Amino acid sequence: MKPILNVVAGIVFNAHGEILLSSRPEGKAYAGYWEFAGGKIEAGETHLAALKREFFEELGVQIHDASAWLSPCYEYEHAIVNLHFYLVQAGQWAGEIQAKEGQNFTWRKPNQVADLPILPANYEIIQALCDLNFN
Ligand SMILES: Nc1nc2c([nH]c(=O)n2[C@H]2C[C@H](O)[C@@H](COP(=O)(O)OP(=O)(O)OP(=O)(O)O)O2)c(=O)[nH]1
Repeated sequence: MKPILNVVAGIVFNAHGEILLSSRPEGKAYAGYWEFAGGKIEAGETHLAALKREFFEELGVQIHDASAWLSPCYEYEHAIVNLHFYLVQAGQWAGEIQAKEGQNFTWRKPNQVADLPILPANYEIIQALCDLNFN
């Protein structure tokens, strides 16, 4: 049976309305694909605590606050993943971004990611972000 993963990911905005994407490090499933920073929620951890921990571990960024957004479930070859996406507005985080795990990162408008390989579960998230910008 496939493992079930509970994952939190943060959609961080800057003051220009761009979102932060990072590439998945070598050695992980879908290495080199672009995702929102985040990771598995540990036992007993709240979503916000997991988000804060993952952002600090991966990017050296401090998340002060975030709002729960979409929570899709996606079945991959390697696992069934319950994803919890949080929106993090420009005033809700601080710090200089450092790629602590050797990953790349980029800031993009949600409608400017067509050239990047992104995780399959994230297509609907990017689409929903594009729709947000037009409503
Ligand atoms: N972080 C993140 N994971 C995502 C996104 N979209 C998506 O489908 N996933 C999936 C890919 C993985 O199967 C799972 C995250 O697990 P992971 O193995 O990267 O988590 P982790 O950073 O805690 O990794 P680990 O080193 O502790 O194993 O969620 C996303 O935008 N961000």
